[in-house]
Amino acid sequence: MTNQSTIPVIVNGAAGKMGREVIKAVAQAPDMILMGALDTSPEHQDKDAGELAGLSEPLEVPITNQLEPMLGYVAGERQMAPGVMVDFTHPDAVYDNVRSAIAYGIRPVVGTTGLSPEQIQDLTDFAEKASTGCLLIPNFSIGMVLLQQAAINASKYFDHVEIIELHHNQKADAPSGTAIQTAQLLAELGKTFNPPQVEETEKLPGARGSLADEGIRIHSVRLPGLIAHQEVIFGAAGQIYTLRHDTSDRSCYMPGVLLAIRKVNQLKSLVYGLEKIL
Ligand SMILES: NC(=O)C1=CN([C@@H]2O[C@H](COP(=O)(O)OP(=O)(O)OC[C@H]3O[C@@H](n4cnc5c(N)ncnc54)[C@H](OP(=O)(O)O)[C@@H]3O)[C@@H](O)[C@H]2O)C=CC1
Ligand SMILES: O=C(O)C1=N[C@H](C(=O)O)C[C@H](O)C1
Repeated sequence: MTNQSTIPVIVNGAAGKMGREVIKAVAQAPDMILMGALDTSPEHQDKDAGELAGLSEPLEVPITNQLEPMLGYVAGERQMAPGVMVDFTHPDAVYDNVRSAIAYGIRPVVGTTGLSPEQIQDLTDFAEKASTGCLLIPNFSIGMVLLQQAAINASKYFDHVEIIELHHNQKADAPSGTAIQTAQLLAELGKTFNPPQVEETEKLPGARGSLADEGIRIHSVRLPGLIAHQEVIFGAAGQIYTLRHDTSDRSCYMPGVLLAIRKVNQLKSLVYGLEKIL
């Protein structure tokens, strides 16, 4: 049974690791209905999104690669709440996907990482002009928000910090969106970290990681067997303070994804980060 408060959801990247989890979560949410499942992978076209996600019953929603017709179809739905597109695709695709969704009045909830600062600014301006809510969330897990809050607190007292992020080796972008956001959150405190102690020489390029905002270094590890992990390591004379978050199952992101789907319809502009909607 659908009504004016039912949220029609499109999942973009529906055949991927995250897309399948989102399909399961949306199918079980009483206030949502899966109306579209998009994916460009040729081997998954026309397959039932529910069966692909491992549900026991089909959802009667076939996977398609036709983004614009799907956006038009959901935008034309008048008996329900405004439509939401959840995007877990690829860094090369997400910018165009989000622009298209906003152009159709469909609210994007974006988990895909790898957008450049210029692309984020452009999407911010576009959403503002269209007066359309959009959520860019580099990490949907509550544990990561708590880690970041602890890191912000610690960085008031420590001047030296480095970030190590560790992910599965299918990940396209480095450093992770979460590590970049974590560095940004620390940099917003207005201090420069890691004042140089000696003149350093990198004997192999990249040995000291990438230099993010305000002197913070990020190191990226990619290995099979990992899912998603991050350490923020603070150092001072005689002590090390380490914060670590480990993902053991992608279901950890689903409460955040469902919250974002519910919240995005209340917004009129782009909001970046799960902590802003908790
Ligand atoms: N914000 C968060 O909390 C999280 C974010 N992520 C991010 O989400 C993104 C996806 O991750 P993950 O699910 O692991 O990746 P996967 O590679 O498992 O899934 C991505 C899927 O999207 C498909 N795809 C690629 N391009 C397009 C396109 N233009 N339109 C529609 N579908 C497309 C891929 O097809 P094909 O394989 O054929 O290319 C694939 O099926 C990454 O950027 C990752 O960093 C991941 C976990 C948590
Ligand atoms: O690719 C992933 O897996 C993840 N990507 C996001 C990121 O780049 O931060 C979030 C999480 O780390 C998992």
